[in-house]
Amino acid sequence: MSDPRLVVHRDKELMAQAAAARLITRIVDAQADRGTASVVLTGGRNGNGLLAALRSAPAREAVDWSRLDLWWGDERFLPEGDPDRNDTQARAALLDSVPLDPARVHTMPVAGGAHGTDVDAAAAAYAEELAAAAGPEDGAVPAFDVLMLGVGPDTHVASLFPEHPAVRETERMVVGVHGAPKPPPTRISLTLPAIRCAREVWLLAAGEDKAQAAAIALSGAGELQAPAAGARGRSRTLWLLDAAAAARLPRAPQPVPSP
Ligand SMILES: O=C1O[C@H](COP(=O)(O)O)[C@@H](O)[C@H](O)[C@H]1O
Repeated sequence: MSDPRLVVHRDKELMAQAAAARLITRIVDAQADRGTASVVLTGGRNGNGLLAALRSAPAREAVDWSRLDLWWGDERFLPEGDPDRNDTQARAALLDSVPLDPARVHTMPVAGGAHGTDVDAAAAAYAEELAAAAGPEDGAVPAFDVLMLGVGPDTHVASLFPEHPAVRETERMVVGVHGAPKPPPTRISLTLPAIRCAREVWLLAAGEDKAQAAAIALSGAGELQAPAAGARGRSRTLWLLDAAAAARLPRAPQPVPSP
């Protein structure tokens, strides 16, 4: 498991653009190495900001979108097309603008779909889909090339909230979340063991309201109290911050200078 490394950008716009450029490079490299790439998307403001920046980046043409698998780290368990679903927002920000293979866009189940309102059955079905995609050398989920996570002001990542049962999960890869403190209360989430199967985990935190969460998670807090602290990648754990979110870090790193 890798230790966190920090990159601080001047503001959230630059952070989104730089993270989008980084993601393009990572996908292109993975496709050159293995033929395909796999990325786990996050919901939230910073994740959607990155996707929108990617949509505007001319270098997006370098990606072979048909050889990219997309997964989600969490989802709000709402009907298909609901504007609060993470996949609805991701489609608007980027996915509807690029030539993806629909069979490789692995959205999490919808409420009122095959599993009705049973979020636990829906979570189990997503775990099965992940297991089916895992290679012989992977564990119960694929070794994602990049798994992105927005960091909530309370240090939650995916739908793993501080002290909540889902953050304590050590066996299952995907769980139904009941009674989340942030609406909607019913969600589906990858667990920390699933997140830790990723080659690279990128945590996105921009804005003043993320400063305390970043400081807590990066100051030795436990993962039960601060789930972001437990999100680590096998080869790399990268915190991508803007200066506002980095302002309360013990020794605030300097922003990357503009050219
Ligand atoms: O509800 C959620 O919140 C987090 C963080 O969102 P943000 O808007 O505070 O950046 C997000 O990462 C997660 O995917 C989402 O379901």
